[in-house]
Amino acid sequence: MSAITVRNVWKEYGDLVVLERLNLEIAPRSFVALVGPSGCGKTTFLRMLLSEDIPSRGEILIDGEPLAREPTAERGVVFQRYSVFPHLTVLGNVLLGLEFERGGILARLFGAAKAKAVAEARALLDEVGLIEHERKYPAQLSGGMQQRLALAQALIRRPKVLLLDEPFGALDPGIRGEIHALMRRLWNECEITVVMVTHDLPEAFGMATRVIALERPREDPVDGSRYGATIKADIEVWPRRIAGEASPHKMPPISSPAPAGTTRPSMRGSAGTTWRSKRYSRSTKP
Ligand SMILES: Nc1ncnc2c1ncn2[C@@H]1O[C@H](COP(=O)(O)OP(=O)(O)OP(=O)(O)O)[C@@H](O)[C@H]1O
Repeated sequence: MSAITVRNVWKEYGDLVVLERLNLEIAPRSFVALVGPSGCGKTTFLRMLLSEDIPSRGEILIDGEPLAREPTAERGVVFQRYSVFPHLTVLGNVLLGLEFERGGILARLFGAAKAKAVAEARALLDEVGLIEHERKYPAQLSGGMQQRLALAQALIRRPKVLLLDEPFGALDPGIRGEIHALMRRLWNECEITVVMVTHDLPEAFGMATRVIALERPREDPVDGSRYGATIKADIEVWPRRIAGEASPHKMPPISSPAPAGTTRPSMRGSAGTTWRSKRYSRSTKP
């Protein structure tokens, strides 16, 4: 759970101004959806939040502290595709996150540490409905299952901030409905602040606490790269959604339900789950 402060951030690549004058306060446990036309800098903004890129001007703080220069465990990320490693099994993909966290990039876990990590990873796989597929490789999973795996891989390191770059954009509508429900549940149960880029307005308004639209406020007819995008609209979704509290209204599914006759694995963990830490335990069952 974390507050994000963005102060007068600009991003330029050579002569191209992508973003300008971004000022933003994101409260802990918010779920912010970032929308805007293609090329307006949504992914660039996310990459700066991840420290994969740095602002040309201005600063970004998490809990009042400047961002670390490198991506760190406190910030998890899921992309539209290719977030998981194809040569590792489902369990291996989730375990990798823990190995990175506990032993550094070349580390392997052994003995009791390994057994503990496996138990933790399996509990999380149970949470996201993939425990029966733990030995499979990503290529053997559907798109929705791969994105559930990507979420598990991001969450195993217990990030404070979860960054999502069109994570559900490539999924069929029925599958999207399911993963939206999972994502809502994870946001409610884990103490995370979420920033999600999406092109899909119903998804933005159906999931987020706040929708922020980026757009270029001015266009130079001669030089299209002269002005960057900035915050054009900042909308608090109403009725208010508060993480960890029962929603005042039952949200309808954002996408259409699964076609009749199809079955999907349950999203709820079936076994007694040990994955949630104390920090993650303030949960409200939906
Ligand atoms: N490393 C880079 N070097 C130069 N230009 C870049 C770089 N990264 C992004 N850009 C440019 O920055 C602009 C914004 O790109 P970005 O991917 O952030 O947009 P976006 O809003 O996420 O687009 P989309 O919705 O299509 O994914 C684009 O014009 C892109 O070409």
